[in-house]
Amino acid sequence: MKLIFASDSAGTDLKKAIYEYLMGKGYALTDAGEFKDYPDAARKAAHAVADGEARFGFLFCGTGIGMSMAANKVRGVRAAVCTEPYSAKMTRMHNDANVLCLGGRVLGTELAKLIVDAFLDAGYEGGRHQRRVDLICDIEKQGR
Ligand SMILES: O=C(CO)[C@H](O)[C@H](O)[C@H](O)COP(=O)(O)O
Repeated sequence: MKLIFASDSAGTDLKKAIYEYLMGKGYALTDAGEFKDYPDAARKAAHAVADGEARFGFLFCGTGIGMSMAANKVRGVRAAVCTEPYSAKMTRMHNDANVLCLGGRVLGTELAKLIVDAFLDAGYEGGRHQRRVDLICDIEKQGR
């Protein structure tokens, strides 16, 4: 499974730790690098996900929030900031999230590993959730 990573300076240390962790698990990883401004990092990884070059994106800044705001502007991207594993699991199962945003100034490495594992190990449930994801897509198409 192909994964793309990107960060700003506040997220790079955590990005490197998670990159090494997932590399050890055999994922195919691309690090798009450290960007001066988080929207540029988010745009790069979000485009890779939206274009099908990567299955999931992992974005790292200080809080994860700015990354998620920017990534969610890209059509086809559903980015979630998670600070604990339950939400990471649920955003895959219910929201079909395809980008995970993590805060290097918020999370310790060990907690971040648990969050990333929960995200990657969970699958989208579809069913009643698809109608709601479709409603998100409608907002995207209509631009409001
Ligand atoms: O989450 C972020 C954007 O919402 C960030 O925390 C950025 O990494 C942060 O704004 C960078 O701040 P800095 O003082 O320029 O390092």
